[in-house]
Amino acid sequence: MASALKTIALFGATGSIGGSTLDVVARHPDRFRVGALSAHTRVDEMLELCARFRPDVAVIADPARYPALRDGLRERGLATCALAGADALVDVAADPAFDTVVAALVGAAGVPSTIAAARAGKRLLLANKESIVLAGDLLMQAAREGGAAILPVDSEHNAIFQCLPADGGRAGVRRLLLTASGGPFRGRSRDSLAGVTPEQACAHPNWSMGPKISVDSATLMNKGLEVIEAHHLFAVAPGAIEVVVHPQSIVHSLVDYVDGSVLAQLGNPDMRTAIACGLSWPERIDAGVAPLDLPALARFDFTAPDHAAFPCLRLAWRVLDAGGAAPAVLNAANEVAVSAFLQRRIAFLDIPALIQASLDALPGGPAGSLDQLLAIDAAARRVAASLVARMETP
Ligand SMILES: NC(=O)C1=CN([C@@H]2O[C@H](COP(=O)(O)OP(=O)(O)OC[C@H]3O[C@@H](n4cnc5c(N)ncnc54)[C@H](OP(=O)(O)O)[C@@H]3O)[C@@H](O)[C@H]2O)C=CC1
Ligand SMILES: CC(=O)[C@@H](O)[C@H](O)COP(=O)(O)O
Ligand SMILES: [Mn+2]
Repeated sequence: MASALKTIALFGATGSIGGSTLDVVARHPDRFRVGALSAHTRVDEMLELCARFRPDVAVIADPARYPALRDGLRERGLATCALAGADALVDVAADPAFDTVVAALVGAAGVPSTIAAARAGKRLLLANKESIVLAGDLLMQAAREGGAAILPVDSEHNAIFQCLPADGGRAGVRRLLLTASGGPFRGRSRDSLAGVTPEQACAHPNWSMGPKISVDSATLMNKGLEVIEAHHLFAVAPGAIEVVVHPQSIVHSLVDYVDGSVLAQLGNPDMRTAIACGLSWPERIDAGVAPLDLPALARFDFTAPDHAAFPCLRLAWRVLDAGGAAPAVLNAANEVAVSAFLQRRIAFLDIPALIQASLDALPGGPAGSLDQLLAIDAAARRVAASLVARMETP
């Protein structure tokens, strides 16, 4: 017998994780109902999703696009209520009408709604890794106090979640091993990366993802963000988290135990597995993902990361050692740098240089409240923007 119907608020519905979530949800109408959807700019796609899933609420984060959403819903004869702006995301995240929140929007814009969902005690499927990098301690505290269950959607963290002791403790855990594909530039020297284009950086070998995380994978900053994410999610010391390059992206991550046992979660590189796990845990549901064909895969490779070519990865431990708001500075500088690279204003190798220069200029400071963190986020964006202006070629 299926569990009680879950009503889902999905933030970032027009994105890559949003699409995969709706694919899983649509397979199980007896288990899930779409209660709310959000997008930032893509009103036409949002209207199509509203026509298909009939949510109670649709939020467009960019307030300038509210009239187009409201009028489009009306023209289609849909009863969905249109809302706009960042505050509406927070209201929906906290609304008891929605028991499950999928945080699948990109960037620090996800912080307030993610924390609101945690405070409100929701089942919180966390894809938006920037929010836990920026405000990890506050987010975990909000989840504890609010009674929320955070289900990691990031594939590595979902794998570790599945491999850790079932009682929620850490008895016998020696290390977490995060796998990294190495991205589209795996094996390349640092110098050979000087002229790579956004198109090349976004051409991930195994995963189909949005542009920001694709560039993060290419610089290995994605893995650095994931080290910080793992530290907060699983309460494991930074020194007990390691990264290993695994180009096939089949072993999604591993947990090393003191007796020498290493538990891994494997699967095809398809985010519907992690999303289905997060939606239904501790039950298992069909995600539409093909069974793993091990003989066809033939081999798995593992190598150490190349820190000289990809210096972003080491910055994760640097900011965790620094503590306080240093991870927020790292995240903000990275968001500004990736956006400038995608706009062809700076070169690929400027991304790590810009992040390091931002960290040198703004070491961090206290991270006691969300207001403090958001102020540091804003200050770091100003520093990074001025560095972009200095670096960009006319
Ligand atoms: N894609 C993947 O496989 C994985 C993604 N993640 C993480 O999940 C998150 C989403 O990634 P992905 O789906 O690839 O990203 P996409 O770029 O594909 O989608 C981003 C979504 O966020 C919305 N959005 C963008 N900016 C804002 C904003 N300022 N306020 C509100 N909403 C906004 C977009 O709206 P619109 O399109 O309307 O502009 C879109 O719906 C990221 O944090 C990423 O790191 C983690 C693991 C794997
Ligand atoms: C699917 C997912 O979780 C991504 O974060 C993925 O891990 C990116 O691949 P990289 O290992 O190349 O960063
Ligand atoms: Mn990942």
